[in-house]
Amino acid sequence: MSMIAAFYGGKSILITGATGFLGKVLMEKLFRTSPDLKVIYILVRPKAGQTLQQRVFQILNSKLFEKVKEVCPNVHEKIRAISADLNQSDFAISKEDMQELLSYTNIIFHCAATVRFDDHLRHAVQLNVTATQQLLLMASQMPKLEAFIHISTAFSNCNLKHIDEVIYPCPVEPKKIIDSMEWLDDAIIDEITPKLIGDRPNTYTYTKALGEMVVQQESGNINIAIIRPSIVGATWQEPFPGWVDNLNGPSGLIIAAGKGFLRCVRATPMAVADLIPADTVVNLTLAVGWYTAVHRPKSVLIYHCTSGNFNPCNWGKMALQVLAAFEKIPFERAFRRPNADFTTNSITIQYWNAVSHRAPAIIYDFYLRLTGRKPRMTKLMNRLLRTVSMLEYFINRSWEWSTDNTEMLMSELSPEDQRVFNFDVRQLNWLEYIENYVLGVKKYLLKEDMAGIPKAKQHLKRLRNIHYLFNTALFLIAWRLLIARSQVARNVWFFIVSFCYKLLSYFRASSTLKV
Ligand SMILES: CCCCCCCCCCCCCCCCCC(=O)SCCNC(=O)CCNC(=O)[C@H](O)C(C)(C)COP(=O)(O)OP(=O)(O)OC[C@H]1O[C@@H](n2cnc3c(N)ncnc32)[C@H](O)[C@@H]1OP(=O)(O)O
Ligand SMILES: NC(=O)C1=CN([C@@H]2O[C@H](COP(=O)(O)OP(=O)(O)OC[C@H]3O[C@@H](n4cnc5c(N)ncnc54)[C@H](OP(=O)(O)O)[C@@H]3O)[C@@H](O)[C@H]2O)C=CC1
Repeated sequence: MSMIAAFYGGKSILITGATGFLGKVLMEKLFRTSPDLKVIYILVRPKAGQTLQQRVFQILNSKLFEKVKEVCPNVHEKIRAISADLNQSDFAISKEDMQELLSYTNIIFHCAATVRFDDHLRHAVQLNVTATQQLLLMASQMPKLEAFIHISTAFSNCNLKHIDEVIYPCPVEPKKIIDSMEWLDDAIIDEITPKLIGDRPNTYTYTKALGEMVVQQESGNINIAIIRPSIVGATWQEPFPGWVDNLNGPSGLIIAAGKGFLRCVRATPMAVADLIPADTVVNLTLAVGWYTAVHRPKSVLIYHCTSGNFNPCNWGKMALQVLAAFEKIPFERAFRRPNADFTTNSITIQYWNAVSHRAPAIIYDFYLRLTGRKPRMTKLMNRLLRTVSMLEYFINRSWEWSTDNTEMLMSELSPEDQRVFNFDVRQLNWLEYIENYVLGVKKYLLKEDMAGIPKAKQHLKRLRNIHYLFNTALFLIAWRLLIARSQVARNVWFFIVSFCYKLLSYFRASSTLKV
């Protein structure tokens, strides 16, 4: 019997960010392994014309929750969606709902965040810092609370090379930042943002670091732990391999490369690609929830959820594996044949951006205009290149994360828990994982039918022939221009032609002699 699964039985659990990528996988696993849990409260905001109920209905009826419905048929009754906006004071939760949350919550998993790298500092602070502070305040009023698990990121201190499982203070206190965001206007915030974030690359990593400081400062008597995942990717094993539902991290780039839009990236092939599957993060999170509630560590423990130190794979190798997967599982209607050149040279990348990205987009838009359609490729390409430039920081560096707490926790688990809540990435086979990832992107993100694979392969063959034809034509035109202008080129051309002619005459003569 799994001790962790039994622990969550009968519990009232509060999850923020349950509609997000990680939140959904977390909820699914909880229902599947502890179907006798009492209730999961989720803080949800109405969005995109959907009511709360419609959002929950959509999640529960997705492929991700198919197995849950078998083990927990009354899952609909066990989810309690509470209307909340983490940007508002008291999260805009009604009095009755707040009372219920305060009275019954046993465990909190705080996953909600803005994960946009370039979010305005005011918004990023509101969600990643102030909301965390407010949630802690709520938690301090919950008499039945046993553990508060905060999801941060392994990159909150990405300005350091070696990162320990400790909280590193930022120069300006989070309270001061929160206060100043209330009265500073946008223009001044824009001006001070680069100074505040310092040598971090974006507002996301900076505000996640501030969020950790808030957790430490406001922990009071609450049992708190922080999880720091690296780059969260598709699921490895559970509930099935390759599940993914948003473009963040590598998923968007896999699409861009598979569709032939992105063919070259400024990346360091030897840098460690610290990907971590979503289900691994969730397993560790649930194990940490159990450990924190049962063992009540005296201080806030931080757990790194990373792969680099256990089972490293570098970006060069990963790109090759992604390309190999495209051979087997091509995406439909590719713009060009997939390719993945990694370079660190600025001139090379500018050249490839011009030749391999912008020029084909301009040519295609010209074709669209000629055929009376609206041009769109150049705009799309510009947005893609902007996105890639934001991710570059993370694909050109390697970090070392110490993992003492994560390893300690692994050794504390019973063999059954190690199996059910497996977060040992040493067992991960990257080749298999990447192939399932690409398959998952095709199925769940692009919603492409597997029956279309032969047609997609044929399309890629056609693109390859066009590519060869185009290159040959280009070469011939360039050569023709060269021999028209240079005596040396003309001499070389004369030499080649006469050599070929002599060779041909020789073979013709020797074949006539044989007869
Ligand atoms: C060549 C071989 C490839 C092999 C694989 C290599 C993989 C390398 C991957 C490196 C990933 C490194 C990530 C590091 C993450 C740190 C971990 C965390 O804690 S943080 C957690 C992780 N957080 C993140 O990853 C957040 C990253 N994303 C952002 O911050 C923002 O999306 C933005 C600032 C980049 C663009 O904002 P903005 O222009 O205002 O507009 P929108 O937001 O509306 O999107 C614009 C368009 O871009 C689309 N798209 C979106 N994302 C991606 C993507 N990743 N990619 C591609 N495309 C993407 C989007 O669909 C849209 O398309 P369309 O509608 O025009 O057709
Ligand atoms: N994905 C990754 O690569 C990594 C993620 N992390 C961390 O993991 C956690 C989860 O990330 P992930 O699932 O990928 O992110 P998502 O963007 O998929 O999910 C974010 C969640 O936060 C919710 N949220 C955002 N703003 C509000 C708001 N104002 N009120 C209520 N809810 C809100 C979203 O709700 P809605 O659906 O309404 O938008 C969504 O449920 C985050 O803390 C992130 O920092 C850490 C490392 C890597």
